[in-house]
Amino acid sequence: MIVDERVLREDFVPGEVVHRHDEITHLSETLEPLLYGDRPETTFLFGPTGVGKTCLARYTLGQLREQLPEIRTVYINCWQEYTRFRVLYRVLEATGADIDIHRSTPKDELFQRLVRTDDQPIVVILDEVDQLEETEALYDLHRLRHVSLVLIANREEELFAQFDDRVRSRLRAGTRVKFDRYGTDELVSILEERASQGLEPGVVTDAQLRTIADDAAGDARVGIGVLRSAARRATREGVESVTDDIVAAAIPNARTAIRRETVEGLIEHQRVLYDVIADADEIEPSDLYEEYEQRVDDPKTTRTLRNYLTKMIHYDLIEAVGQKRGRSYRVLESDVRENGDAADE
Ligand SMILES: Nc1ncnc2c1ncn2[C@@H]1O[C@H](COP(=O)(O)OP(=O)(O)OP(=O)(O)O)[C@@H](O)[C@H]1O
Repeated sequence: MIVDERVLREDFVPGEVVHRHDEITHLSETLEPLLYGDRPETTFLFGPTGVGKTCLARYTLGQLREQLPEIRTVYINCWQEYTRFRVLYRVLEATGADIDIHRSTPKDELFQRLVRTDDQPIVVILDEVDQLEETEALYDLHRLRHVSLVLIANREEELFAQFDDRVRSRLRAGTRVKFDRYGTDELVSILEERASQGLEPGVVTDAQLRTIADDAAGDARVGIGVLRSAARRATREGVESVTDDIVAAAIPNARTAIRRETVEGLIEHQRVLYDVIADADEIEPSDLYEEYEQRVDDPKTTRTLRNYLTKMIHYDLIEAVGQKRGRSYRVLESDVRENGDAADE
């Protein structure tokens, strides 16, 4: 059934990125000055989850490296690496200048070392940049003439709201590439491509791929997750091809598996917030903050908490119901924290 598991994984960078021709051209043109030894503008990739921002950034930089092998590229996911120290460290690591750096090394020392790595340009992709808590890191990187930035986030307003004036004024001028959700036909062709590379021929029908694409509502991560889940289920059941019943069962299971993975990837304080909401069924912001503060030693600011909540909404973990003063939060699926079959999907 499955001939290449890798192709069905989320972090797989396809050899061809379909339906994003304009966005690829836009990003490649923005990075083009690197070919002539100049510094490109900062590029922002904005759009909802699962629309190919990460995939396209990695793919386009891969293409650039083919033309300019000496260029150094770094991919940093700010959901995991959210401090100034970690971001600077990861860039240093890519240049090989990270020897003898310890947790206690002052951040200014990291910055000074980066200043000395200017023999070759470096392109830094900061994914989920709206999760970066110490945005001075952006100011630092922007000051380095040999560093170019590709910043990925869901929405411009939410991202800029977190910047202080200094960072905001430095980054305001960058180029924006906006991504919309995929249409069903586009998603079908992305899935067809994955199925033809990852599965034996004929194990899934076009009609089934269309059902999956329809359900995924423009989110390629969900679509690919459902395809993977259906193929694994069919393998477990020992059948030769995916049946409609298997697809129907794979749809909710794959969504649960994606949510579970996202919940597992939450950083400590986000996880506490999530748990408070899940424990309460539905909770108003003031009660939520109060309960959160009781559960942690060193609470984050309300502004940071709001940022976490927005991110969890984007990732379909929680929803906000009601407006402004009457607003409250609840989780979208209550049993995500329990272990179940979905973990193997
Ligand atoms: N145009 C495309 N062609 C082929 N594969 C694609 C395309 N767009 C997205 N994908 C695949 O869909 C999955 C989700 O895409 P990706 O992670 O790039 O989305 P994203 O917009 O960065 O989402 P997030 O904001 O959640 O990180 C990946 O496995 C990616 O390879």
